[in-house]
Amino acid sequence: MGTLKKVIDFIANNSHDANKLIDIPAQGRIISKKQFKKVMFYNISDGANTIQITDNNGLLKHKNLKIDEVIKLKNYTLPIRKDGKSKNEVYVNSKSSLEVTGPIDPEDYEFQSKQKKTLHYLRNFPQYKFQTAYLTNLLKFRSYVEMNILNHMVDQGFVKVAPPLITENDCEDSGETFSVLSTSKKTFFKPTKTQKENKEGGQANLTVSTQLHLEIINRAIQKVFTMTPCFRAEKSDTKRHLSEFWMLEAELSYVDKVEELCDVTEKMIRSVLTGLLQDKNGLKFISNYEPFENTYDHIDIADEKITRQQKMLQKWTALDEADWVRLDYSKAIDLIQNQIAENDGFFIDENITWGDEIATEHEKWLATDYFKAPVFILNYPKKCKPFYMKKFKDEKMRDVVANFDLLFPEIGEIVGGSLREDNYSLLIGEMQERNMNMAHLKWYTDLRKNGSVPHGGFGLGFERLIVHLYGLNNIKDAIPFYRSYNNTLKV
Ligand SMILES: NC(=O)C[C@H](N)C(=O)O
Repeated sequence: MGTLKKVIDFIANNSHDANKLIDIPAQGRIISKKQFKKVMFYNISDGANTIQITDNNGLLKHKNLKIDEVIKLKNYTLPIRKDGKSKNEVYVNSKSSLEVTGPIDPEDYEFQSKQKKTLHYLRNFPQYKFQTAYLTNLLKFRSYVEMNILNHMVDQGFVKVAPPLITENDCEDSGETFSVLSTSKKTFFKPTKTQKENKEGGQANLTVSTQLHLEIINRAIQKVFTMTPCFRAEKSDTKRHLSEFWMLEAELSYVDKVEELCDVTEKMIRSVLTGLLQDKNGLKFISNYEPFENTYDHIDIADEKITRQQKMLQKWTALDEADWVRLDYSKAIDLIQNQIAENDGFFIDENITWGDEIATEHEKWLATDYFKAPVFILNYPKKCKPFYMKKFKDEKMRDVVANFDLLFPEIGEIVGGSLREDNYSLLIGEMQERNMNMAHLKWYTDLRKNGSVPHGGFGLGFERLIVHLYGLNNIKDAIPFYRSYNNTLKV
């Protein structure tokens, strides 16, 4: 497994004799080559380690080795260093054998021909795109953040559980589900009693949120969470939407204030920032080379006084040092309305009144420009939010819910959460008002009928967090293989 580690260990642990042929095979992908008049350098990587192959005598020239080919070199020598320090470098000599174990067909392989690969270009080559350091670093960064956040939740006493991805419900009741059929096109699951009565098959969906199932388990385990893919058939091809995304969802019982959920959420995201700032391990995955979205987006990095690592460090520090704001929905509407009154033409959408959704441009303005910090917006009007949120009357006797949306600078909403309606008749009343299919969710309303527990939870859109922390421009890059509306499934 991984030949280059063996070569590197050998270099580090052995005294070097310039003539000794080393027969430990060095196999890896050519990630760069440099040609000078008399000498050629090839850097090869096995995905974990990199070594340099130096050819002082033009011995490999006739092989016409190409970037991205996989080669295996044997019987090389090691350079003698006067300073006694070893470098991960091997020398080719006349007795070396070189095999191209993974050749490239130049007729078929467009990928390496481009010098400057834009992100847009890379997305068109999902089968090869991880051969760029930027995208592999991004994958490692994502993995680092994921592990930190999962560990934090476990440290806080949450139990990670595995809710189903195939489900009958549409948690958000927005009709944006993907349905699951067997390839024979027949429904696969046996219809439930109500499905039979309604002459329906055993329809199933891919989950839009695992929340409702977490609520079952949460009656028995006080703090539960999960992180799973969720699927939404929302017709939005934007820089912040995916049809398949990962969501970290948590549910806590015996909670009766939405602020407690905000506390848990804030602590969770802050723990990631603390990790990033303290151990600096995440920083090593920030590439200083940053490909652009499109060539016409080109910003000359040389003009910028700071490196990308410094830039990200500043961003994380600012987030960490900021006081995260908590603001009532009504106050947020007042602020947006004031901004509209004072700056004609500032927003595209200039009509917003109490009761409306807060548009993404308004969310971004609040967090990025007005507060310059993450903002929790609390207590939205009932009609903006799903059926399961706990209702109450505000001071003007309007119907609101005990919920929050956490808005982050630049991206807008990244977390949504609420207390859940735990009163049976209020929940039923709400579902009736919305003309929901009650029979399908009997199991859910049963939880309120028999031994109801006050509880609440939240869901974090993981890719949105990555977009923000890595400084990405488009959520399509925050997941290895994106699925989004109106895009082809290339791989
Ligand atoms: N678990 C959650 O609270 C997330 C919520 N169901 C949503 O999809 O926004």
